[in-house]
Amino acid sequence: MTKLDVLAFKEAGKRAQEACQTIQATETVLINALLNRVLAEDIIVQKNLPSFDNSAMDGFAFKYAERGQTLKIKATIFAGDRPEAQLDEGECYKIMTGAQVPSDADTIVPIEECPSVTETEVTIPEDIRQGNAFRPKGEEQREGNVLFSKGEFITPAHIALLSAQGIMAAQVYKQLQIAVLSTGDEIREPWEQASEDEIYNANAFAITSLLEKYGFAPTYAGSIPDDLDHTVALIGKLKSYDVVITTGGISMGDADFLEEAFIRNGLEPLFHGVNVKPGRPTMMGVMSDTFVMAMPGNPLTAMVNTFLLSLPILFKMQGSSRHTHDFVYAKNTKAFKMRPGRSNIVLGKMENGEFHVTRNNKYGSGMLTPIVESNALAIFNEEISTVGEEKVIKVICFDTLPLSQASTPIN
Ligand SMILES: Nc1nc2c(c(=O)[nH]1)N[C@H]1C(S)=C(S)[C@@H](COP(=O)(O)OP(=O)(O)OC[C@H]3O[C@@H](n4cnc5c(N)ncnc54)[C@H](O)[C@@H]3O)O[C@H]1N2
Ligand code: MOO
Repeated sequence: MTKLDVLAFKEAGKRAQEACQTIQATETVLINALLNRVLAEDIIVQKNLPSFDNSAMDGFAFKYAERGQTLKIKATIFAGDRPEAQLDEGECYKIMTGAQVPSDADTIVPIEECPSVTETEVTIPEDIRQGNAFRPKGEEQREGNVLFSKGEFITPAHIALLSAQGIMAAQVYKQLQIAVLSTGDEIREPWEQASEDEIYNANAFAITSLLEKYGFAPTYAGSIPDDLDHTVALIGKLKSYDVVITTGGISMGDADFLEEAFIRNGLEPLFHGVNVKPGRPTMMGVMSDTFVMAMPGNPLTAMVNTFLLSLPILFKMQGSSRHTHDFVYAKNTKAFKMRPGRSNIVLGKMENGEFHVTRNNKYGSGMLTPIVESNALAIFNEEISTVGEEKVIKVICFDTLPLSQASTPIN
């Protein structure tokens, strides 16, 4: 067994991003299932937003030139009415929020700002801005404009705008076919009975649920026993998948023959070994049309690196034009240390805009509890060994989408 030929963390991400292929297949999906999908077409504005001049307030619509006067209330306009222009000099409309403003009024005063109001008359204040509370047709979106571009990830806000346009369905990229596998004779499924000598499979469910959170639809394809021939045969059956993600069996142990099994199936490795803690044994490569991500078996490592390294690649493959992790700047609350000479991923909790390092950065890669105690991480370059109190650092929050175009989240 030879020593891993490690690649710098930044270079590993870059190499994988360059080698992966974006899915080409598309499908039309109804609006109720569009959340977290990626648009495969531009969406053009069909209907001006708003589509008619309307009032932002309950109040009175009048000609700006007549401000400061007492005006007769000519008509009352409700949302849904289709009013004609009918004002003579000295007249105004009583108007409700969202109701159409006729073409002979240009300013609206909210009812509570009028010095006097009766059933028939209203006094308009002198100090009002022209166009106050007036929402002109098309102020938000104009017919023919590009509303959303191909490659946009659909969030609830996108769904709101599509609905506001009367758009029922959109063309999106088909979901990547992702197979998730675990390895190891010691692994038992959570529905099985594990003895003291066995461990329950955490990685498969950690990874599938993590991916599902971001809109992917992975398939758990089972656990591979520590047997080369068996593994070669099983991997051979997964070539119809766009992505295969495995955990474990990738380091230097006698039972770590996953690389060999992939290579016998035609894998061209992009790298095996990343100069990062945790995540050193990570391997990625291309096997015909399948992108392979072989993550280390230690549960904390597998989960953190699937989030940090794999997610941006998957977003790119899924057609998302924004696929890099975004970061926030945060003040570190307590000094901590790390071993230099490799990139270090440090877990922490973001609270009130400050970074609180998890367990003084002292925890094992075989644990899971530190992830539950954290909601963010920070990555540090090889030369950094200490991070002082009060130091402002770049932090990636777990719950944000990798939707930046080109950020560099590494400190
Ligand atoms: N001589 C060396 N030994 C190790 C190195 C190294 O560079 N040289 N790297 C260490 C690092 S770092 C890691 S991380 C681990 C990763 O090794 P593998 O990817 O080969 O993983 P395994 O040995 O199969 O498992 C490691 C650990 O994780 C547990 N595990 C595996 N799968 C699951 C699962 N699905 N659910 C829960 N837990 C799982 C497994 O039982 C082991 O305890 O290697 C170091 N060694
Ligand atoms: O990737 Mo290992 O878990 O670095 O420690």
